[in-house]
Amino acid sequence: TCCSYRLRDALHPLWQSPLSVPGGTRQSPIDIQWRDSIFDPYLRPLKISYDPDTCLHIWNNGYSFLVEFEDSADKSIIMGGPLENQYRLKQFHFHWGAINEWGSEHTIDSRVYPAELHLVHWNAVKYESFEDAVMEGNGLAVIGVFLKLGAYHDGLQKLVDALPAVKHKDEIVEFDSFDPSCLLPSCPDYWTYAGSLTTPPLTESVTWIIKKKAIEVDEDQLEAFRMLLFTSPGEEEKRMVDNFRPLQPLMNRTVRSSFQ
Ligand SMILES: Oc1ccc(S)c(O)c1
Ligand SMILES: [Zn+2]
Repeated sequence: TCCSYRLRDALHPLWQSPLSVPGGTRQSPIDIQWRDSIFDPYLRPLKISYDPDTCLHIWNNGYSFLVEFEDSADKSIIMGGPLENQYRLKQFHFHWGAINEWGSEHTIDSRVYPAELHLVHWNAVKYESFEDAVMEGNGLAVIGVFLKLGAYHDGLQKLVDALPAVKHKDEIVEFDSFDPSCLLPSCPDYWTYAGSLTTPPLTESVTWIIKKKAIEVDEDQLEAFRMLLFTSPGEEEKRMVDNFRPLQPLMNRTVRSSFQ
């Protein structure tokens, strides 16, 4: 509905800084206009290989909840697709809304989803660490997956069951043997474009790979995200909701599709 778009354009409480980085030419998220995306026959299938034993912990960083992975070796990696190198999985996290009418960061022809998953990988061929890679134009590759309201998602439930343990900012809990490929849709189709982190430092270092198909989760699973808090224990409670960044200008960019 129109009000949810106006809301998205307001200076969101989470981003006290300007909505767009001054001088930024490749900011994220963007609205992907399906008809303007260009099929690129040279885009290869994305190759994904995650090792569940690299899963370390879940923690609430005050923006979202992150599941972090051990990334000292090429155990959980992606390659192919638009990528020239192999990228290592560092963490995944989500962005979501207070209600099901909004929550995703990217939109497809202005369609908003209730939530969006980001699987964050760094270019371990060219750089020594995630911290180095996050400053480089080809440093990161993030797979974006839309969540839509529908059937219960069996793979997500292990994550949902752990959330009460990280209700407050800076809480962390061990989380082992989780394979995030269970959160990916089976359809291989994706869009890809050059963009940025959507949380500070907003660096323009991300090759975005946005999956065309959403995964389905049920209402209780989305509500579990909304019981998290931005705040630390003892502080006045602020529910962790609407942790998405408003849409950014496409500027001089083309979105390519892996499908016709
Ligand atoms: O490392 C990252 C942090 C946050 C976000 S939104 C990313 O896409 C990558
Ligand atoms: Zn993100």
